[in-house]
Amino acid sequence: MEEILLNLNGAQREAVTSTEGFVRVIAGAGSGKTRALSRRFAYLVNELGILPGNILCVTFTNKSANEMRQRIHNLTGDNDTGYINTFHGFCVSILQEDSHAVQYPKSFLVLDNSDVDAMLKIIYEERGLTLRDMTFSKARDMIEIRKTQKNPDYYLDMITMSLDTLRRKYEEADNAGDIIFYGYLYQEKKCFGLDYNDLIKFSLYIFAQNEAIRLKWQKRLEYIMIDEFQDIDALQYRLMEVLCGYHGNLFIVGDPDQTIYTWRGADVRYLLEFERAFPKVKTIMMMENYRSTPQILAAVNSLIGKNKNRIDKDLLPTLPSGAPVVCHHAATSEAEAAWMAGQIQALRAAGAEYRDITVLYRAHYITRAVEEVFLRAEIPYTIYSGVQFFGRMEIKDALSYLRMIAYKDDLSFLRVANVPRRNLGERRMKFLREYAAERRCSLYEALRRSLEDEIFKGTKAAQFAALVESFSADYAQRPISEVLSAVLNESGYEKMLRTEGSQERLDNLAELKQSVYEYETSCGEESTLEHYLAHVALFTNSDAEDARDKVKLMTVHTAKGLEFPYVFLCAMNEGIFPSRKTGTLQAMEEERRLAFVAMTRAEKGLFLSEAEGRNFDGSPRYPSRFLLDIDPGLLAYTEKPRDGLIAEARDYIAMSGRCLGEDAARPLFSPGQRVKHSIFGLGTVVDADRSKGAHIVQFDDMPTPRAISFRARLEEAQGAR
Ligand SMILES: Nc1ncnc2c1ncn2[C@@H]1O[C@H](COP(=O)(O)OP(=O)(O)OP(=O)(O)O)[C@@H](O)[C@H]1O
Repeated sequence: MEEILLNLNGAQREAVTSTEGFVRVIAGAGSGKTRALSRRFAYLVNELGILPGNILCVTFTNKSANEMRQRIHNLTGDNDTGYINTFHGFCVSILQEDSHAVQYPKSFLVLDNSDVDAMLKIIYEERGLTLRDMTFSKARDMIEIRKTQKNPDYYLDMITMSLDTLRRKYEEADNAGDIIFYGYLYQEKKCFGLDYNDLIKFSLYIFAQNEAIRLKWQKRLEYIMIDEFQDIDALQYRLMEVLCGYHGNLFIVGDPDQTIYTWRGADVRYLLEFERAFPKVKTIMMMENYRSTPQILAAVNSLIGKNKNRIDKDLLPTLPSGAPVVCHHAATSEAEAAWMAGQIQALRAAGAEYRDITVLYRAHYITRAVEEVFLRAEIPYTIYSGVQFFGRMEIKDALSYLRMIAYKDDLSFLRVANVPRRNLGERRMKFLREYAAERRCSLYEALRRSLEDEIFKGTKAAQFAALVESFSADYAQRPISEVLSAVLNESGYEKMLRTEGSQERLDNLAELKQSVYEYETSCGEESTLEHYLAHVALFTNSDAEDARDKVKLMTVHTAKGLEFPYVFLCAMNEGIFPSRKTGTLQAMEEERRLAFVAMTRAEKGLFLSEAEGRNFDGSPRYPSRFLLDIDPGLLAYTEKPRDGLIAEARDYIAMSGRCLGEDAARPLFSPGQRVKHSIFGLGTVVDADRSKGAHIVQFDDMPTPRAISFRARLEEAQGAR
C-alpha cells in the first residue's frame, strides 16, 4: 500500500483511492495525471484485489497505451494488464468477441487509409469517375462526414442489407457522392472491413440490440478510467456512457487547456459539464506541476492566460528555480537553425546528452532548414513524426525530375516517367527494360527510340520525352529554381497534387523551391544543377545509421503527453504557428492551446525562436502572436526583433484579429477615459465605435477630435487634462 501511494501529493492520493462512483480530475499540464492513473490501476489490483481483466483504461494513442501497460506491469508485476487501450482498440476487443451478433466473422479487417484508397480506386474504375469528380482526400473526408453527420445511420445498411442489396444501392446511385459512399460501404462489407467509425458504431449497435452482450461487457468492466478526456468526441462519449451503465465506476482525467483535437470532433464540454451528466460527481483539482521550472511555468501561464474561453487556473511550480526561458529572433530560417545548433552544442558542453533535447514545430516542412544545419554541424537527430524532409515522396519526385533533366538516369526515369500518370504501366515498362537490355541503352533512350512503336499508342510517352528534351536543351542557362518551378508545373506534377488535395505536399514543394533559391544566392558560380544535385544527395543518403544519442524532432501534436529536459520550439511565426489556416477565434484559441502543450513539455530548458523572411505567398514573416502574448519580462532575449518589426507584427495581428472577430470581444476604452497615443500624446476618449473599428479621441494638443483605428495601440493614461 505504502509503495503505491509513495511520492503522491494529496490530490493524487485522493484520485488514486477514490475508486467508487464518478470521479473527475481536472489537472494541469505536468501535474502527474499519468502517474495518478497508473497508480490507481495498481491500487485497484494490488490493494482491492480487483482482477485486471475487469478494468478498462482508455488512452488517447496506441503509444500511450503501450507505455501505460508497461508502467502497470511494473507496478503490479502481473502480465495480465486488462484492457488498456484506445477507444478504437477496445472496440476491436468487443467485436472480436461478439461480431457474430452482426454476422461478421471474428477475422474482420480493420481498415486504414491505404485500404480506403484501394477501395476508392476500384469504385472509380468501375464507375468511370476521375479525380476531377472528387479527389481521394475529398472522398475520404466526404465519407467521414456522411458517416458522422449526414448519414449517421449508415451502419444499418452495412449490417442489415445483404451484399447484393448493398451492391444494387451502389449501382443505382447516380451522383458522384452517392456512388462513392455506397460503393465504399459495399466494398467494406464485401471484405468484412471496418474503419474507425464502424468500430464504434458497430459496438454501440450490438449493445443496443443485444441486451445479453451489453450486460456482459457492463458487468465485466467494474472500473473504467479515461485519460485525455478533454479530447473525447461524441461517439466515444456515448460508448463510455453505455459501458459504465452497470457499476457506475467512472474515473476521468483531463486538462481543458490541452484540447487540441476540436477539428476532429473533440468537445471539451464533456469534461466541463461532467458533473451535470452524472450523479454525485467528485471533482479533484491537480494544479501542482512537477515537470517544469518556475520560469517555464510563468511563461506558459502568461501565454494561456490570453485565451478568453477558459477556466482561470495557473500551474503552480514545485521545482526549484532554473534558467530563464530563452527567446531568439533570427534574420533567416537558416540563421535560426544555426542558433539552435549553437545552443545545443552549448548544452552538450554543459553535460546534457543529445537525447535530452527535442525540437518541436507546428508543421512538417519546418524540418528542412533544421535538418540541413544539423547535418552540417554533425548533430545527430531523428524525426519522430513523418519522414525526413528529403526522404518525402514529393521531394524525391521533384529531385528526380531535376536528375532526369541533367542525367536521364534509369532510377529517375522509373520514379517519374509515370508520375503523374502517363499510361506507362508495368507492361510498357517491361518492354522498355527488354529493349534497353538488348541495345544496352538507358530506359529513357529506349523510350525515345520507340516512341513510334505500336505499344506507346494512347500513352503520353511522347509528351514526357518532349518535356525532358526541352528542359535538357536549356537548363544550363537557367537558374535552378526556375527550372524546378517550370518542370513541376509543365510535367503536371503539381497539378496532380492539387487534384489530390495534398496541401502538405504542396507546402513541402514550396519549401524545396525556397531552399533551391537560397542555395543559388549563396553559391554564386558553383550553382549549377549538377552541383546542386550532388549537394542534396548528401541529405538524401543521411538516414543510414541509428545511434541512440540523438536530438528528437517532432510536431507538437506528436509531443502530446511527453516530456523532455530541453525543448526548442522553433518557427514561432505568424502563418506557421499560428497556422495560416486559422480562421476563427475558437481555432485561434486552439492554436494557443497547442503552443501551451508544446511549451509545457519542457522540464529544465525552453528555447523559443523565430525567423524573419518571406512566406510562400511572398508576404513578410512576423514573430508569432504567441511570443508577444508572453510577458516580455519572463523571456530572456538573445536577439530581439527590431521594434519596427514588432510594431508591424502587432498591426498585422490586430488586422487578422478583426477577421477572426476578435474585436467583438475586445474591451474598449469608455468615454471620458484618458489615453495616450504614441504620436498624438495624451487625450480623452469621446466615443468608441465598434462598427468603424475606432475610438474617437479628443487629443489635448489638437483642436478637433480624431477617429483612431483599433489597429493603433492606445494606452491607458492617468491624470486629468
Ligand atoms: N507527486 C509527485 N512528486 C514528484 N514528481 C511527480 C509527482 N507526480 C508526478 N511527478 C512527475 O512529474 C512529471 C509529470 O507527470 P505526468 O507525466 O504524469 O504528468 P501529466 O499530468 O500526465 O502531464 P501532461 O498532461 O502535461 O502530459 C513526471 O516526470 C512525473 O514523474
